[in-house]
Amino acid sequence: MDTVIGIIGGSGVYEIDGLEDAQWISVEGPFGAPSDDLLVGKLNGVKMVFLPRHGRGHVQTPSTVNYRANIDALKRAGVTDVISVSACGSFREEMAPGDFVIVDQFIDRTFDREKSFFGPGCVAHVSVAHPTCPRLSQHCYDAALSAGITAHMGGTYLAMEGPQFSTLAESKMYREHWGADVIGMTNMPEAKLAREAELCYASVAMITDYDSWHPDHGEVDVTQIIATLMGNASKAKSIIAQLPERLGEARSDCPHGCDKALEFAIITQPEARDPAMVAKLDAIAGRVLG
Ligand SMILES: CSC[C@H]1O[C@H](OP(=O)(O)O)[C@H](O)[C@@H]1O
Ligand SMILES: Nc1ncnc2[nH]cnc12
Repeated sequence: MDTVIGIIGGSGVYEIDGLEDAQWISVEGPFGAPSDDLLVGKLNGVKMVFLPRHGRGHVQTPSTVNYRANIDALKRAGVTDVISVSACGSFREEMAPGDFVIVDQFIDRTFDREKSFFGPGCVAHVSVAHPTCPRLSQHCYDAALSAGITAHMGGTYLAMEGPQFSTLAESKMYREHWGADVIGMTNMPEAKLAREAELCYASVAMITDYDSWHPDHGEVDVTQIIATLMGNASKAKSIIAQLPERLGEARSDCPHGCDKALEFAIITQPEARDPAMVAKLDAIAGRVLG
């Protein structure tokens, strides 16, 4: 199987440079419209597919991003490995603005989003105990180090609903009692949906601020975030540029089983499945639904 790298660009990352034969294509699916068209092309012989999470011009809020349509579109485009690039706040002194965190755990506090492709007529329960792919995450970490970026391997990302930033009480609770390392508004349910779609998923979180807990730093504001993002976006692009070579053109099965996540997940008996629901899952679960 060929590697197809999917990049979901977060705040500040609305395009990627240097793709050969680059073109924006529209991908339609049964879950509604994705945030934007997909930018497809090749980099060092490997197919790349880029999607700006909030759309070009940043038009979707964290709650209105159609995460299901985005993941479905990437799957339809043949993507095998998804790298999510996001801005985030930090709860740790040593994880400073400008640093990157290769996230490996999430606390999902979002409540106003569709969280599964499955539903009545076809019920599935995948494991998200380990929601990111260790192989893909390691490639991202190695790429970050070789680009001279200060990167932290592993960290817990608290996904909040937003769009407002946290209160001081929430910020302190997430940091002191819940053990979260960083905070953002978008990686959930994105990571859960990528797992349902049997895609390897890695989260590259770019720290832009100390949220509101830090006594020496004021409240978060978007101007400060954008200023830090301007530096971070070019760092993120230097990680992306290395991925084709690191992942290689020919893809071996994921040693952690991300690409087999649905193997034992569907509980609805074949005779009880709703044909309309099964049809809707053609891209996501066609491998196991036949
Ligand atoms: C621009 S500040 C808040 C905004 O930035 C992050 O977006 P993304 O995760 O797509 O980079 C954060 O989650 C909020 O949506
Ligand atoms: N402090 C913060 N909280 C939530 N999302 C963010 N994105 C960037 N900084 C953030």
